[in-house]
Amino acid sequence: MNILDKIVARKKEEVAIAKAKTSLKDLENLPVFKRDTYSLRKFLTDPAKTGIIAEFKRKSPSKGVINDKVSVEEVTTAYANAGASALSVLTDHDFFMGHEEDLIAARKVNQIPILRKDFMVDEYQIIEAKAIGADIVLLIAACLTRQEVSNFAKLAKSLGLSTLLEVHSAEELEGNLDPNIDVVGVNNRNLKDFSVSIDTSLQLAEIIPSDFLKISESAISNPETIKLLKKAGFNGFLIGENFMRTANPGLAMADFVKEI
Ligand SMILES: O=P(O)(O)OC[C@@H](O)[C@@H](O)c1c[nH]c2ccccc12
Repeated sequence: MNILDKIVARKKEEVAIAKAKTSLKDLENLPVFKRDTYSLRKFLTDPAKTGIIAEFKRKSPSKGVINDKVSVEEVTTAYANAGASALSVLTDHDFFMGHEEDLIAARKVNQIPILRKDFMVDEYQIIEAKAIGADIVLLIAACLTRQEVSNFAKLAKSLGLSTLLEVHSAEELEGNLDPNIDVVGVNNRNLKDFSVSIDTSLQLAEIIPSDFLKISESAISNPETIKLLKKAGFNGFLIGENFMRTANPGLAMADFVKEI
C-alpha cells in the first residue's frame, strides 16, 4: 500500500465515526452552514491580491513535524494581511496533525476563502466542510473515481462551495474535467512516492482548458518560480512548508511577496 492508499483507508474509518457522532441534519442546522461563502474564482482573479493560497500545515507524511508551535489564528490572519487570495487549512488528524477545530478557528477571524485541505472520500465530508466554515473543497483525482469527482463537485456547487480538482498527470486531468469544477490544481508532489517537480505544472498548464483557473501546488519556495508559473498561465500558487517551517510564517509570506 502506498501512503495515499493508507490515508484513504484511514479516512473512510474516520468518516464512519463522524457520521455516527453527528448527523447530516445536525451539520445543516449549524448557523455557520447557512452563511454566504467566498468565491475562490473571485479572490484568485482579484488584482489587489497575490494569487497565493497560503497553507497552515503542522506536519506532513513527507516532512514530519514542520511547525507545531504557532497558532492558527495568528498565522492565518497574518497570511491574509500579507495578500493571500485564499487560505488552506489541513483538517486531517493522523497524517498532518490538523483538525476541524483549526478551520473553525480560522473561519472566525478571516474574511477570505478557506480551503478544507483533506482527503474527500464521502459526500458527508463536503457537507461537513461547509459546516466548519470552509468555502472550498479539494477533490484529489488520484483517490476518486470519475463519477465521485462529478457527484462531489455537483454537491459542492449546490452548497455554494468552490471545487479545486487536484491532478498530477494528463490522465487524471482528462478524465475529470467536470463543468462544476472551478479551479484545477497541479500538484508538483506525487502523493504516492513524494517526488517533486515544478515541471509537472509547466507541462500540464498547456492542456488545462481555459475555462478553468489553474493553480500550482507544493514545493514552491523561490519567488522566481512564481514568475515562471505566472508566465505559464497560472493564476494561483499553493504554498505551505516554505512559510510554515519558519518561526513566523506570516512574516515569511510578507517577505516572500515583496519579491514576486
Ligand atoms: O508545503 P508545500 O510543499 O508548499 O505544499 C503545500 C500543498 O500543496 C500540499 O500540502 C498539498 C497539496 N496537495 C495535498 C493534498 C493533501 C495534503 C496536502 C497537500
